[in-house]
Amino acid sequence: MLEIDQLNKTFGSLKALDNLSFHVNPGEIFGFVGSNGAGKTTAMRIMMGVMAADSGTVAWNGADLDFAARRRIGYMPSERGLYPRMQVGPQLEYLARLHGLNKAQAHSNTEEWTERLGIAWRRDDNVQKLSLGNQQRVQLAAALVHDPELLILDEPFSGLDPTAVEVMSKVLQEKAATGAPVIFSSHQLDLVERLSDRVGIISMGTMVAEGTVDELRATGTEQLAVAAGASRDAIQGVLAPFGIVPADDPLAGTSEAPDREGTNRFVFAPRADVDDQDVLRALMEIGPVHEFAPRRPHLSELFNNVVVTPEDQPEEKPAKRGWFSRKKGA
Ligand SMILES: Nc1ncnc2c1ncn2[C@@H]1O[C@H](COP(=O)(O)OP(=O)(O)OP(=O)(O)O)[C@@H](O)[C@H]1O
Repeated sequence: MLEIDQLNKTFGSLKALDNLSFHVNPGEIFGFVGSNGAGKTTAMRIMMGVMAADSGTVAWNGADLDFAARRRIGYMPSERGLYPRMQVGPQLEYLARLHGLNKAQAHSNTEEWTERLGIAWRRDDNVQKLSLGNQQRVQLAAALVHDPELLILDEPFSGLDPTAVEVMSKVLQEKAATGAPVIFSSHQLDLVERLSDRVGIISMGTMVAEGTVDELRATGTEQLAVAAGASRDAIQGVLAPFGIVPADDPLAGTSEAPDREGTNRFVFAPRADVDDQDVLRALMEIGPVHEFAPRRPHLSELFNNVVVTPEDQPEEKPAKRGWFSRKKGA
């Protein structure tokens, strides 16, 4: 297991990591998400030992990640790290040998991964002659060529075409199936949702949500209601005695939740001390209710609810989500 415990890192007055803790189990794909500047790259660099933490530990199978252990990691840095003027094939063989493989293994692994990643035909070309997407494939090959037992990939999907995304996804799944912990960062939340066994959402250097996609979606489950005929003021008036504050449905107007003329579509957080059926009955007293059901949010909705960016932190923080920010009829 990879264990990150209480990592702190400060750059001048900026606290990039603030007691960051999480773990990645063997054979697990861990999706690491957060806004720009949240601290993902800093955390991954510290895990890989290319940057030192101010405090905190990174352990793998119970032991500190030392130099020898780091040779068994496949790392894809965000800034990428290939030699532009070196040929793809020789470069991969060289990197494999740096990680301790013998010549024959380095050669056959290079052949295997360049075939797998669709870049075998570019083996004799200098890296700089390749398109950015193909350089990205070489970068992934560089992270895999020494048969690593742990993968740390910083935005491995950025800039890839859909075919390469599929190949990359498959490679990550296969690697995890061998028992390797796999951690990758990405801003493509649909991909993270599809691929990850567990997800960690980092905000301002701290892990603010962590769990399987199902667990995270369950904790964020909201009640969705579509009421017809009643005005928004009337709905608000009916819900207030329950201590419920309605919010705009974030999916309203999309193909998942098309707006219907004369209806009010809203969501609210269920309360443990309130019976949903009482709420439904109260709403039905002021007009017909077309829909009333729990809805599990997508990862992107959860993400928007939990992340905080420096711009979001004025002296007075705005309410999490208000209702009727959009103007609608009735
Ligand atoms: N070497 C450095 N010197 C000063 N500040 C840094 C340095 N590296 C990172 N930072 C700052 O630390 C914070 C975290 O940056 P980091 O690159 O880890 O974020 P990230 O989550 O990877 O963002 P992105 O999604 O944009 O790649 C940012 O505010 C960044 O400006």
